[in-house]
Amino acid sequence: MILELDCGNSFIKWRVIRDTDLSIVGSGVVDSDMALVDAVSALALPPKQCRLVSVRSEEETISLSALLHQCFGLRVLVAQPAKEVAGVRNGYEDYQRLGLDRWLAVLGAYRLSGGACLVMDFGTAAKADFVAADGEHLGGFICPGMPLMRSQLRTHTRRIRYDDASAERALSSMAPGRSTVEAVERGCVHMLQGFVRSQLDHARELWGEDFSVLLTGGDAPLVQEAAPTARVVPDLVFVGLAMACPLD
Ligand SMILES: Nc1ncnc2c1ncn2[C@@H]1O[C@H](COP(=O)(O)OP(=O)(O)O)[C@@H](O)[C@H]1O
Ligand SMILES: CC(C)(COP(=O)(O)O)[C@@H](O)C(=O)NCCC(=O)O
Ligand SMILES: [K+]
Repeated sequence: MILELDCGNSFIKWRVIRDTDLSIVGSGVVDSDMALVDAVSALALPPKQCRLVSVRSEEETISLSALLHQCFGLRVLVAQPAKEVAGVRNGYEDYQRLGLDRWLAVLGAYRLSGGACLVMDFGTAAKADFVAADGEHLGGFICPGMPLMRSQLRTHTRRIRYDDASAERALSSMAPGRSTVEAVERGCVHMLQGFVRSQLDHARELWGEDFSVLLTGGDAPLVQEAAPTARVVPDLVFVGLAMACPLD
């Protein structure tokens, strides 16, 4: 059993796969290290190996690795920046500065598409990355994702206040909002969908119609209608994680 972790800025995504056939035996999303320990403790079979990617601070990543060692005896393999993996060349001027979740999503996207691709990840931040047919990563774009947009509005205005339950209800339609919660939630989704459409325009300028589009991240379903031909791959970062951190 292999425990795989994707530590984003808001949540830790985890899954356990069987090392023999790579089938998924458990998965989930947690908001703290302790909640992760609880979830893994509840598994019928304990994991024997672990690999993780993190965009959190070095200290947080070290402390999570230590906790996993202490609780489960795991030695944790942590994904590191690289200039080139599996035919994909990191496009950043300083390759170590490219967010590792973006890098792994790029690796996974190129593996799955086998050609030019646009990969977009909707988490705390929204990210778009471009990979040419020959594996050259051309770079990408970062902007606030849904959690950041809504919290900025809530924090910096006096009259925008609403709870999570009404936020969820507000997204049952995309019509102009008739309440604050509808106006904000739908407005932010329109921003993300606009982001998606402009990335698609950019990809068409580069490659015509000859490219694949992959969507991932917790909020990918919110933008799917703006990219009708896109493939939604919730575990795209884990595809790249297995490529960057092979285990024997
Ligand atoms: N099952 C889920 N668990 C947690 N967050 C989810 C889930 N489905 C959708 N989301 C949304 O996904 C976003 C977080 O996406 P995620 O990719 O986990 O971000 P990050 O990698 O930055 O932590 C939040 O806006 C959250 O509301
Ligand atoms: C852009 C990010 C903050 C996204 O984090 P996430 O939304 O996955 O939590 C992360 O990829 C990161 O810290 N990147 C480093 C900066 C860069 O990629 O240029
Ligand atoms: K992420």
